[in-house]
Amino acid sequence: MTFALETQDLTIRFGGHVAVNAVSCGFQPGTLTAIVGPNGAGKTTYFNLISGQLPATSGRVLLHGRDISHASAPARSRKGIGRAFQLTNLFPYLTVLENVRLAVQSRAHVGLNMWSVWSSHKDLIARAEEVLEAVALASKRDIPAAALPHGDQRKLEVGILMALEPDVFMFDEPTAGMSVDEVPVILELIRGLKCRKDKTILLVEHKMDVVRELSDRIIVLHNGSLVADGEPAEVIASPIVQEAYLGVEVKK
Ligand SMILES: Nc1ncnc2c1ncn2[C@@H]1O[C@H](COP(=O)(O)OP(=O)(O)OP(=O)(O)O)[C@@H](O)[C@H]1O
Repeated sequence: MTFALETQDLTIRFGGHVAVNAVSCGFQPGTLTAIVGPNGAGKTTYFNLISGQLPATSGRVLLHGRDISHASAPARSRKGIGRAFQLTNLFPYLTVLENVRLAVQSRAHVGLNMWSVWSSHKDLIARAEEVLEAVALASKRDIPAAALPHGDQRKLEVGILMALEPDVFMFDEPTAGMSVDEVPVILELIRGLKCRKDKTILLVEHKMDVVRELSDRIIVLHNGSLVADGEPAEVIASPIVQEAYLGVEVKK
C-alpha cells in the first residue's frame, strides 16, 4: 500500500538520548491522525523529522512513496508537506491580506513572472480574501500581522497554510494560546480539511476533547517509541493515555 506519508524506522539520537526511536507509521489521505503522548515523548521531534527541521539519525520519510529523507525543509514544503509553525511563518510587517496573498501566489507558482503576476493579481487577492473569510480574519485584512492579538496570529498562520494547499497538513497544538471563543474557528477549518478527503492531516494536541472530536486515529509516543496506534476510543481507554492525560495511576 502506498501511503500519502510514511515513516520507516525513523530515529533521532541527541548524544545518548533517543528522542524518536524507530517509528514506523503510514498515514492515509482523508484521515486525521492525532499524535499524543506525555511531555518529552518525542511528538514535536517526530514532526521536525517529517518536515525536515531535523535530520534523522536513521530511517526514512516517504511522501507518496518517494524517499524525501534527504530533502531540505523548504524542499519538503514545496513537495507538499505543510506545517503550521508557531508564528514563524508570518511576515510581521505585512498586512494580514498580504501575508495570505503571498502564500496564494507561492502556491500558484507565479512569483517570478511579472506578466502572470499582473494578469492574475485579482484572482490571487480574491483567493486570499476567501481564505481570510474562512479563518474569520476578513475584517482585519489591512492590519499588520505583528499588530494582531496572539489568537488571530494563530488563525492567520492556519490561513497561510490553507492558502499553500499542501497534501499533508501538520498542526502542532493549533489552538494553543487561543481564547475559548476562537477555538471553534480553527476546529471548523480542520474539520473542513478532513471533509475534502484528499488531505492527510497530522495533529499534535494535548487537549483530549479536541483529539476525541477530530481524530480518526490516534498514535501514542512514549519515550520516543510508538506504543499504541488505533481507533480513538480504544486508544483513549488505554492505560498509557489514561495515565498521561487523565492522571489515572496505572500499575506497571
Ligand atoms: N535539539 C535537541 N537537543 C537535545 N535534546 C532534544 C532536542 N530536541 C528535543 N530533545 C529532547 O527530545 C525529547 C523529546 O522532545 P519533544 O519536544 O519532541 O517532546 P514532545 O513530546 O513534543 O513534548 P511536549 O509535549 O512537552 O511538547 C525530550 O527529552 C527533549 O528534551
